[in-house]
Amino acid sequence: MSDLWRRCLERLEGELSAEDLHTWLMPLQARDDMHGLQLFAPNPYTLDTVRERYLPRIEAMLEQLTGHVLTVRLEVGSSAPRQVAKPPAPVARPAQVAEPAPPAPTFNHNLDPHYTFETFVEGKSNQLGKAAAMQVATNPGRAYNPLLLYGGTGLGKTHLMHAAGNLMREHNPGCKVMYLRSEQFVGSMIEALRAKSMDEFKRRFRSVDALLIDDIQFFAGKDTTQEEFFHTFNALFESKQQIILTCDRYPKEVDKLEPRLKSRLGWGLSVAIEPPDFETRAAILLSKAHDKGVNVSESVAMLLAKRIRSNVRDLEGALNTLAARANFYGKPITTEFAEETLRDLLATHAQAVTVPNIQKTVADYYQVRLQDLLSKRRVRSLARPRQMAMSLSKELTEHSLPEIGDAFGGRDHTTVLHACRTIRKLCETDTRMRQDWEQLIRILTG
Ligand SMILES: Nc1ncnc2c1ncn2[C@@H]1O[C@H](COP(=O)(O)OP(=O)(O)OP(=O)(O)O)[C@@H](O)[C@H]1O
Repeated sequence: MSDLWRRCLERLEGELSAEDLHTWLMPLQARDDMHGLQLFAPNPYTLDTVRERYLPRIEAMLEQLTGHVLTVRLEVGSSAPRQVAKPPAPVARPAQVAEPAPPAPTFNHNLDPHYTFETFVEGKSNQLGKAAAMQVATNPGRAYNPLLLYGGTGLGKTHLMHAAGNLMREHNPGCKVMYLRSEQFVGSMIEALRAKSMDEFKRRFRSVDALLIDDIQFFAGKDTTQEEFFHTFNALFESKQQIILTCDRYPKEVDKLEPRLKSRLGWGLSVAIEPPDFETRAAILLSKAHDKGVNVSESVAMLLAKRIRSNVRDLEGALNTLAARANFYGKPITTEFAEETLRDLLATHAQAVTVPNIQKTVADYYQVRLQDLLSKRRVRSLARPRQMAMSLSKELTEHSLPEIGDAFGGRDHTTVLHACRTIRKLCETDTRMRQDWEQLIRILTG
């Protein structure tokens, strides 16, 4: 076992439960080299879980142990050195042939090869983001600079960012693409300040062809980092090097982000990534299941897509749990098996959104009084919000049309049906209405 990994595990022992440690971290094999630490998971489920739940903690611990920001690469496999074919017997070389140049030091892109455009499922919620990322990848530094992808957690921003980086490298293998999370940028800068090596830090970040920084909301309130990033941004922008950023909300809404930085971020293209609709969620699930070699029927995918609306990461987590349990018990993944295995998880998602919660959220959103929303008054300023609330209740809860009608002051089920149809139609033709719908779904599903 790598000595560094052993020390990291010893430290983590004090923080994690024995069960978590033995289930997820002990089965990993490790190899460290000059580029960082490589961890090998025995299967894709372990890999996904480690990446989602433990990776940031592992990275922080490694930084504590070594005093450097280390790249942790995760893959399925084993740390045993690969069998290398025996080299052929040396052939006598004519004296005048020059020795081959020593290999250039490898550049650490930090890109996840699994996140590509091929593995990204397109739907209405993300098609603009995907198209923009593809444009940037095929025409770096010129199409949109910077490209900023923003939206809630687990909706595919990081995936698209890596996909753009991977495609840039596919078109131009020599292209230096550097991906890092904003915490890593901050960590590197603190380390450079400590080691008085800021010149090297500046050179490192300004010498890339494309700089990809994830979750820049993390820069908020960190003035020195913002200052440094501002200059890096300017240098890259001026020499037409591509910048791709992600943020968990529209950057202008991030408090404690300097106005001059906010203004720079708006120079290129900012695209919102919205929560996927039902059909896209089901398609993503089927695609993920296929990639992981898990046999999932359409009815199971539809069950999960219907009940888990929060984000794709939660959907994927549910799929991983199902796959692991089915594997363990040697059972096929039927809808009954899925209902039984994920009972608690599905209940949590069902509880999260209730009709009263929707009514209150919609009333607050449109700034009308809750009692007016539930009243019989038909003025337009109340009718639309009421229809919106009814339609959201149908979309986000398991209640029937009559039950929803009852919850809205004893209305008939045909009124609810009419509301759902009206809102659906309006969302197709009226941008404002569609934005309201998406924003409310975001608020309600966290
Ligand atoms: N449209 C999609 N097609 C395929 N996979 C997707 C899609 N959207 C999201 N995913 C998957 O969902 C998981 C979470 O996505 P990702 O990490 O890109 O989210 P994010 O928006 O960057 O979230 P955060 O802001 O929390 O970092 C990833 O495994 C990603 O592959």
